[in-house]
Amino acid sequence: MSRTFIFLPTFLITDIRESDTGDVSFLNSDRYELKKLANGQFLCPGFVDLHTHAPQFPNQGLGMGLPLLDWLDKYTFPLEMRYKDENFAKKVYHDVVKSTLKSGTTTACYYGTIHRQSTTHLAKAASQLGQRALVGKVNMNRNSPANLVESTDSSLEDTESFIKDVKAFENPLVEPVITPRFAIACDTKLLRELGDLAAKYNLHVQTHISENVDEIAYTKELFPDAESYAQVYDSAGLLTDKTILGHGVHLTDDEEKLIAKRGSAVAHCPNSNTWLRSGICDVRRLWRNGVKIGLGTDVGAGSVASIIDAMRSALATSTNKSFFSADYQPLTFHEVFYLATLGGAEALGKEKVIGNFEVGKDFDALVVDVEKSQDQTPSTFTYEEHSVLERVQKLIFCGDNRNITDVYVRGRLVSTELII
Ligand SMILES: O=c1[nH]c(=O)c2nc[nH]c2[nH]1
Ligand SMILES: [Zn+2]
Repeated sequence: MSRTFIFLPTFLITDIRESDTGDVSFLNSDRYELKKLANGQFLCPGFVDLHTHAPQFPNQGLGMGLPLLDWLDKYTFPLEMRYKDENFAKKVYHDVVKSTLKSGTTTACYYGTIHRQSTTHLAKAASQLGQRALVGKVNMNRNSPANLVESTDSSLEDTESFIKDVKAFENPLVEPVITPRFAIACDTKLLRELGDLAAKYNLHVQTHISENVDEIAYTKELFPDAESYAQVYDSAGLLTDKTILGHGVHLTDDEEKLIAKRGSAVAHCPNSNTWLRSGICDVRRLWRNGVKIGLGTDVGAGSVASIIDAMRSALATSTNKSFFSADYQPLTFHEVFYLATLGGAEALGKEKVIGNFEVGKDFDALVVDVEKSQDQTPSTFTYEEHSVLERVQKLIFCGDNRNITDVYVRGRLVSTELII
């Protein structure tokens, strides 16, 4: 029989036991397991990482400071070629999923590589370790190194086989996602056929948009007839209410309005935008234009796989932006917490299932501990008088993985075996 967890803060248990009417005998039945939250612990909705590259984890922290297109050539493509080797992929992907779960990511949108079988290992790792995941086999049929260029036909055939492979797991938590790398690496025919595949299987789409000024200029050269970068994807049927666009740093107002009209979302990746010197994404303008937004770590352009870091980076970059635009209001800690949880859920159209603890949603949750201990693990310094809201601030501004004690996805404790 599966057991239901009941979480109670210690003070509440004492209150119930001591009250005349408080009957807690039901807690002794086999159906329930009582978990006492220790002083300093609180329950937090699981984090949603809207954009990360599983194959790039071995490169975390390398090549920072290079602009996007040079970084791809020098660091990213040589590493991604190695995923032709399924054994290498299997090993890395298992560690990646463990590491993102340990970081509190209960839902992850992963890019794989062009390699179908290796990317299936990524989906399998998420499925086995219990993570909610969207996993994409990347499509690239031009403007990339020879070992990473597919023919249009094989790219499409492999994508359709990959979709079937992942669906065969029959795990509702793990979905295939259509993943053209970006417009530079895919020609019009491939983009259109991928738009058709997304419609045929009713799948999410993920890709990159307007991250870097040279990327945008090159895209314009490749698609001279398109009105804009966003228009390239829209003409291919790739802007839908299930599309997640990575970055969107340099979008125009018209593009943002088009994206909002289609119901697509932007994955804001502030750590990556800083280290590749791509620019500062104006989150408030995206909101004003009606675009849904969540956070992405974008490893390996992003150096840290944690959404706690993404929240902090979003706060830091928007604060920096305000130094140069007098009327710009930096994001607040409440807003980045929303982006990390319910915002991500809304971007994926999963707000009825995850994102907070409203009755009826799945229990995707973290036990967070910000109490200081003798060996300084967890990593914050907290006293009893700190309120829950103050503890949330401590998590966002000073916390890291060490503050996450337990991770639950759909009510299953998935963090017990996460010794990395
Ligand atoms: O941050 C990024 N990482 C990538 O791997 C990539 N590919 C295209 N554009 C990209 N941007
Ligand atoms: Zn990316």
